[in-house]
Amino acid sequence: MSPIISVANLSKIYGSGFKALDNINLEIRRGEIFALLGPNGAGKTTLISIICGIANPTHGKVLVDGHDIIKSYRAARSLIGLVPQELHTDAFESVWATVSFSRGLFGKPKNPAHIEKVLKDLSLWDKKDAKIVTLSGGMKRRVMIAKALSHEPQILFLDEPTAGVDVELRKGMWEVVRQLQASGVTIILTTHYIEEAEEMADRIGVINKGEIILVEEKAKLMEKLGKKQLKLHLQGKIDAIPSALTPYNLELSDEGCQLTYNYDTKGERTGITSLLSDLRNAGIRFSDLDTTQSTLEDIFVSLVRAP
Ligand SMILES: Nc1ncnc2c1ncn2[C@@H]1O[C@H](COP(=O)(O)OP(=O)(O)OP(=O)(O)O)[C@@H](O)[C@H]1O
Repeated sequence: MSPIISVANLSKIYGSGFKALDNINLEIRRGEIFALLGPNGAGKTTLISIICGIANPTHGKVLVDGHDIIKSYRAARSLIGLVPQELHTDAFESVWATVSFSRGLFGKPKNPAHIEKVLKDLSLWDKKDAKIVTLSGGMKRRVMIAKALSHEPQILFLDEPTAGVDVELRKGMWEVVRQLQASGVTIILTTHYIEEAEEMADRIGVINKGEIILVEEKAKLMEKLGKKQLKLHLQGKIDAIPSALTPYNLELSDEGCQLTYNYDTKGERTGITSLLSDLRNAGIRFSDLDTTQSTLEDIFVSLVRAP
């Protein structure tokens, strides 16, 4: 199936001369939830703004369902709903009026049945006549999503959808996003919460200093997460790993006094018990041992810290 968004050789140099995006290549699959992770200033908002036609690219090409975002701006933009980071909407309008108005901005004919469905899906129906100012923060966020969905887009961008939102509300938002995906909407979200990416995303992309440094299926990343390391500090130095221990793929430190064993926590057997007994049989004694587990956070931090 062709990608719903295709970004090719995209760069952005701001007027100040600052290069915010450097030759980005990225394809978003139809129907997926894609989480874009990156530290502050990495270029996430710049990338989203270009795809949504709010900022112009310096080089490169973006197609939204085959429509060039420059040459066929209106066609491309009409396929996209954007929920920006900041909540800004007319405080004294009713929920119904503000969501209906958003649809009008895309030149779409009135469709009260669609607006009703969106408000019901987002559990806002009983608030349709309430003024925005009277709503809680979580409801306001849902109104922003309703606005973004008012013109029936196929793609929804959520920029930090749960920033500053409490755990319960965050879970509620995740549920909303899942339902949207089930209804066929492709979702791209940015987040600082690694847990959110782990929970929601089908694929994860990491952007740093304007470059995409990793795009991976979440399941594959979780496999990496499942890896643990056992470090054995040996009583004495050894020159080489005895052949009886070859099946464990151990790593011997340069000084010869530490062995590292990588194992899979998701596997039925970790192999630690047999390793320890085989070590004893080989006459290798250790004075201490510890285990470490790499988390997505570790992977993320090490990726973005790399020179
Ligand atoms: N209009 C602009 N002119 C010059 N530089 C800009 C402009 N907008 C953004 N930048 C710079 O481009 C870089 C990327 O900014 P961007 O807002 O895309 O990052 P981000 O990944 O969304 O960050 P955050 O997580 O903080 O929202 C930053 O260094 C920022 O200072």
